[in-house]
Amino acid sequence: MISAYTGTQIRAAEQPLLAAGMGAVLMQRASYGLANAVVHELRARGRRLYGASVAVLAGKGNNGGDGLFAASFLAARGMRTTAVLTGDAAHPEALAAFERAGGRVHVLTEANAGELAAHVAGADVVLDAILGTGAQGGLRGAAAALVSGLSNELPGLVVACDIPSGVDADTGEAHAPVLSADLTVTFGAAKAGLLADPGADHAGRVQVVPIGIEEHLPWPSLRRLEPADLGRLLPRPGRRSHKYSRGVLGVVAGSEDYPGAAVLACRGALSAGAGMVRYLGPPAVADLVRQSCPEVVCSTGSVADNRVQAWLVGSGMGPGDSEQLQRARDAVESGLPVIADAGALPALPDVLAPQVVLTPHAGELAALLDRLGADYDRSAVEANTLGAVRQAAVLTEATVLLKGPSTLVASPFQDFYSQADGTPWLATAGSGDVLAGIIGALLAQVGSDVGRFRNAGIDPDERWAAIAALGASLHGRAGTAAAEGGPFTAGRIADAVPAVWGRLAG
Ligand SMILES: NC(=O)C1=CN([C@@H]2O[C@H](COP(=O)(O)OP(=O)(O)OC[C@H]3O[C@@H](n4cnc5c(N)ncnc54)[C@H](OP(=O)(O)O)[C@@H]3O)[C@@H](O)[C@H]2O)[C@@H](O)CC1
Ligand SMILES: Nc1ncnc2c1ncn2[C@@H]1O[C@H](COP(=O)(O)OP(=O)(O)O)[C@@H](O)[C@H]1O
Ligand SMILES: [K+]
Repeated sequence: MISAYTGTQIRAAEQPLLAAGMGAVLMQRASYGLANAVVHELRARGRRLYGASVAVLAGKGNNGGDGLFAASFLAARGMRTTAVLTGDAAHPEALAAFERAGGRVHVLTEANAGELAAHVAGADVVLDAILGTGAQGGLRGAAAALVSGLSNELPGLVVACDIPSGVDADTGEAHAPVLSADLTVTFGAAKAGLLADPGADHAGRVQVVPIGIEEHLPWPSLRRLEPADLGRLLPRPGRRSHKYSRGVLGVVAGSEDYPGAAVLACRGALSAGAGMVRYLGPPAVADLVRQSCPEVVCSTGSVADNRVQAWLVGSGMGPGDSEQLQRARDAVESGLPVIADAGALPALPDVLAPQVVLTPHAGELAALLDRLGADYDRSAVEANTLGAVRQAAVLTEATVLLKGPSTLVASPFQDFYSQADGTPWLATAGSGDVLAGIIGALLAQVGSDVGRFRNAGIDPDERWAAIAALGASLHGRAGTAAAEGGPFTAGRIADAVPAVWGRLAG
C-alpha cells in the first residue's frame, strides 16, 4: 500500500527531528536521494552523466536548498551545473556548496526571464526546486514568467524536487504555470497532491526518498492499493463454495435506448467472479442480455423478489426509465451494498449510506454536487478532484468514486484511495459500465467479509471504499492488459479481467 500525506502532515512529522537539530541531516538525505534518482534515470535512458548539463531552478526556501545540494552532488559526478535563483535569497549553505562544486549562478529578474528560459530549455536535466511544501499558491512574478517561457515538451529530463512547483501538496490543485515533470522525487513519503489530478498529471513518475521521518507519520490522508494488497483482497472460492455462497449480484441497468450498457455491466460482473448475475430490466434488454451472456439469469420482476448479496444500478438508464429507476431506489432501500452509476445518480435520495458506492465521472459529480447545493461545475471538479470527491462523500454519506486518469475514492468517514493503474485507451464508450459490473461483483463477493479487510490493515467500516478502489484497479489493469499498445472496445476489458485477477491472486 502506498500511503500519502498532506504537506502539513509531513511538516509535522519532521518537527521532532528538526527539534533534535537534525534539519541539515534531513536535507542531506533528501538532496542525496534526489541526485541519485537523477543518475538512475539518466542511466535508464542510456544517457551519459559526464559532461551532461543540469539547470536547477532554486527558490528561496528549503526546496531550493534541496535542489542546490542535489546539483552539487551531480557536479561531483562530472555534470555541468547552472542555478537560476528565483527568489530574493537562496538557502545559504546549499548555495555555498553549489558554488564550491563549480556551479554557475544566475539571479532571475523580469528582464532576463526570457533569456534564462532559453538556457534552461537546452539543459539535459532541469531540476524544479522553486516551491515545495511551504508554498502559498502558485509561482509569481519572474518565476512564473520563466516557467511560462518553458515548453511542456522540453527535450531534457525534468525532475521535480518534492513536488512540481505550483502543485498543492494537500489537494493536487495546480496553480498555473506548472512545469510538468517526467519524475517527481518526493521526500519522507508521497504527498496526497501527487496522486490526485491535476497534480498527478504534472508529477510524472513518483519516487519516494526515505529521510527518517517515517515513524512520526500519522494515519495517511490518502492510500493506493498495490499488487500485494490486491492479491490479499481478491477472494478465492473454497472447496465447499457454491454459486450462491460466492455472491450473487443483481443488475438493474440498460434501457431500450442503451441496451448495451446492461450487457457490458453483466460482462464486467461475470468476469470479476460473481457466483451468479441476475438481470432485471425491460424485456427487450433482457433478451439482448440472454443472447450476449447466457450465464445471466434474467427476469422482469421486482427487487424484493430477487435474493442477491449486492445490487448494481443505473448504467445505461435515463430520466424517463421510471420502472428501472424505481428498482434502483428499491435496491438502495434494501440496505444491501449497491453500486450506483450514471442514470441512477440523479434519481437517488440525497442522503445515502457508506455501503452505497456512487461512480460518477467529473461531469456527473459536478451535477450531483450542484444538486446538493455545492458550487461546482465540471471544470471545478477537474481542478480539485480530491476536494470534490471529499465533499460529495460528506454530503451524500455514501462512498464516492470519481472516474478519470487517477480514480479517486472517498468514504463518508474521510478515508481516500487513488488508483492509477489504467491507460488512456480506457476512455472508450462502455468502459464505465464494465467498471460498474466489476465493482458490483466484488461487493457481492466480499462485502460482508469483514475479516478479509481487517487482515489487510483496512478498517472494516471503510471496506466499501477499499472494494471500490480494488475494482478500479482491476479495471485499470485489465484495460492496460487489453490495450497491448493500441485501442480496444469496452468488452475486451471484461475479457482481460480473469487473467489479471489470476496473476494478482496467484
Ligand atoms: N523541513 C525540513 O527539515 C525539510 C524540508 N525539506 C524540503 O523543504 C521544503 C519545504 O521548505 P520550506 O518550508 O522552506 O518551503 P518552500 O516550499 O521551499 O517554499 C517556501 C519559500 O518560498 C516562498 N514562497 C512561498 N510561496 C511562494 C510563492 N507562491 N511564490 C514565490 N515564493 C513563495 C516563501 O517565502 P515568503 O513568500 O514567505 O517570503 C518561502 O521562503 C520541502 O518541500 C522539501 O523540499 C527537505 O529538505 C527535508 C527536510
Ligand atoms: N485518460 C484516462 N486514463 C485512464 N483511465 C481513464 C481515462 N479516461 C477514462 N478512464 C477510465 O475509463 C472509464 C470511463 O468511464 P465512463 O466515463 O463512465 O465511460 P462510459 O460512460 O463511456 O462507460 C473510467 O473507469 C475511467 O477511470
Ligand atoms: K519543487
